[in-house]
Amino acid sequence: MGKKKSNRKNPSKGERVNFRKRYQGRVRDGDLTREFNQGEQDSLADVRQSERVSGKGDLTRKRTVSQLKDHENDPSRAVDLVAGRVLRAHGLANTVLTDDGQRLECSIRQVLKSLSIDGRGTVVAGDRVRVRMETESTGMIEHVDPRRGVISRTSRGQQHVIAANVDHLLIVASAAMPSLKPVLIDRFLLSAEQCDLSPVIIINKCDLVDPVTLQQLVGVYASMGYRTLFTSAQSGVNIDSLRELLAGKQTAVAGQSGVGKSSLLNAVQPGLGLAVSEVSRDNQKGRHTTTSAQLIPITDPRGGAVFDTPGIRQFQLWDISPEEVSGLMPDIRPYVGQCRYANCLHLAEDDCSVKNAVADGRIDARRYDAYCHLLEDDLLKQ
Ligand SMILES: Nc1nc2c(ncn2[C@@H]2O[C@H](COP(=O)(O)OP(=O)(O)OP(=O)(O)O)[C@@H](O)[C@H]2O)c(=O)[nH]1
Ligand SMILES: [Zn+2]
Repeated sequence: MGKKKSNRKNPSKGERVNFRKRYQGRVRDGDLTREFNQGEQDSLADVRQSERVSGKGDLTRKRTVSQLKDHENDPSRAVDLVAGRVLRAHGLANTVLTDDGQRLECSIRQVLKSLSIDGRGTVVAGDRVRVRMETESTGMIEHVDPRRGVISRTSRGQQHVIAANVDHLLIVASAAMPSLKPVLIDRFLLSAEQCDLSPVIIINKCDLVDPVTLQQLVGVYASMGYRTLFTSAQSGVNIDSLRELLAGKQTAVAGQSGVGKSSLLNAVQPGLGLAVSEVSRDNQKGRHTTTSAQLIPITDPRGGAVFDTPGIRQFQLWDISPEEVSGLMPDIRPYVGQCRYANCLHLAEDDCSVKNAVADGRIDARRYDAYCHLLEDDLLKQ
């Protein structure tokens, strides 16, 4: 559409360099990963994260690997460690649910703590760990398994992991009351893409509208490969499908207040959503600063658990640069390499293949509009 005259500033040289560094960092990171064996890699995850920011790579890595080796060779290491997952990580008091269903209050072995340069994120909710039992209800976390599907946020240049081993992100919207806001869905989708999480879009309160009115919107998301599910916590529509989605998975739930996240979780399992909203109320003050999540197990023979933290519910676009956005939108991404200017932001530039694709309908006009608003109203204004 390009209806607006862009008021964007060209990104400064410093911004462009930072952006490039970020991507080079990822490639470099991948190469380094291959130098370590699997056991070392996982514990190094936090270190690598901090390196990216601090640039203190080599020295730290040597020290860390030698610490790890000492740790592996330590004769006092128990052979029979118990496997489990972290429900809540909170400094010295970490709750671990063992695979055979026992809840343990655990401390963290010192060598693991020192792996984390700034003392944070050694263990987070969702981590798979191995624990040395100390009493019937307490233990010591000896080992953290490699993580996949991580939700993290950056503050003051430091990246903090909030939740680990997130299998997918449920983006909950409501068809009405509050009214459907596709722009919010788009933003949550960007967050999911940024964290490399697979999203599922849930449109709840479908009892309040005729679902036919939503077909066009859902079609656009489906064409990008996103799964969408209409639900009603009130009338029970698709609650079985939701139960299937949660079974055996670690799920993060995001969505605007009032769309029915707690009601849906309660419909799947009475009490589940209630626990979620109590946590949310406790943390009202820290809505944007809370970095610790908790994982609430669901009672299903196949296992499964739901993450809760206000930070995930209101999953923000953390630390995203204007240049990054189009690459995170699967419908816009295919066109970005064909613009006349390499640093094209697809707003007011000439010969922009994204705008051409919008003009002839290959990109949905509403999605492009959401892109323009995000850049012009938020990211380029700061
Ligand atoms: N008609 C209808 N109402 C629903 C449905 N699901 C939830 N509601 C109502 O919507 C309101 C908000 O539901 P909640 O489950 O508290 O919403 P939430 O997303 O958890 O909200 P926060 O805790 O503020 O994040 C409640 O009054 C529910 O009864 C639904 O499927 N249909
Ligand atoms: Zn362009």
